[in-house]
Amino acid sequence: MAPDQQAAAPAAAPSTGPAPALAPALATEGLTVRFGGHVAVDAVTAAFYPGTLTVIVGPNGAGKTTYFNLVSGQLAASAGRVFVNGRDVSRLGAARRTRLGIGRAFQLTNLFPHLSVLENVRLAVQSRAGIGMHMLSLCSSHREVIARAEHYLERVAMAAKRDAWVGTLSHGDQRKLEVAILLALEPDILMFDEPTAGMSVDEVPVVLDLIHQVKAARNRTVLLVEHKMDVVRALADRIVVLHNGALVADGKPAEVMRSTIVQEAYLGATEPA
Ligand SMILES: Nc1ncnc2c1ncn2[C@@H]1O[C@H](COP(=O)(O)OP(=O)(O)OP(=O)(O)O)[C@@H](O)[C@H]1O
Repeated sequence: MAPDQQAAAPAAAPSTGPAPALAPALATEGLTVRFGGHVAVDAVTAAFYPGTLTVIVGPNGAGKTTYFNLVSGQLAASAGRVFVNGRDVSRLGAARRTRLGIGRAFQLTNLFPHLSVLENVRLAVQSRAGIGMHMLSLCSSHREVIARAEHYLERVAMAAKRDAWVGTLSHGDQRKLEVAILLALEPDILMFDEPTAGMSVDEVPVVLDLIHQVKAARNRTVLLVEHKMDVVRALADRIVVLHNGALVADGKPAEVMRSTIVQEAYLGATEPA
């Protein structure tokens, strides 16, 4: 694994959008990735602050998921830097970034299909508590760990399915479980990539309500990639627009929604008339 890079964040943190007095929990500076000749994320400089939920929007192929991959460390950048709480994590892998506070719901790839719903969340609770698989610790804290896992399942309205095998769950339930696991890891920075995609109409409010609650805990920094404009309007404190990999608008929802570039590049293309 690449050695830690201890360089401090630039004196003036990359700053876009509203500028709260707080230090950014997450910042990217000139973040870029090229696939052959195609620049999928193009020199994105942005800072994200505790207590703010930022929705990243943009047309299909704009680079939203790729930007998330660069931030969480799933993908190596061609250029640019990523900072978590002022620390340069650009050369750290995804696991190290997770330990430093970046939490991401991973399109179901983090689930263990042959374990029960409860077991999946229990592993996340144990991981957060640093309990690992040591048998003595496991026994002594078993009840507490289970209680916490049950708490997170209740938050996503899945307590009744605690004993179901994950592989047998509906897509919507798997995505809710993913959110429960993310919450159980208690990250400072939460990244959701279209969390309600593929969910049935009655499942969507559970997840949106949960994101509302996370946002209400003012110390969390939340990034959300979302296509549905009603969701964007309901949740966003700030909107960042990516287009052809570049950041083209950033600000308060009302301002960004009104901007010509958003009307032309995004809303006009995706909103029903
Ligand atoms: N591993 C890869 N190799 C080559 N090209 C890639 C790779 N990953 C992404 N791309 C390209 O980068 C661009 C951005 O893709 P990305 O999935 O980030 O867009 P997006 O904004 O998340 O789109 P959507 O809203 O459809 O999910 C696209 O042109 C995509 O084809």
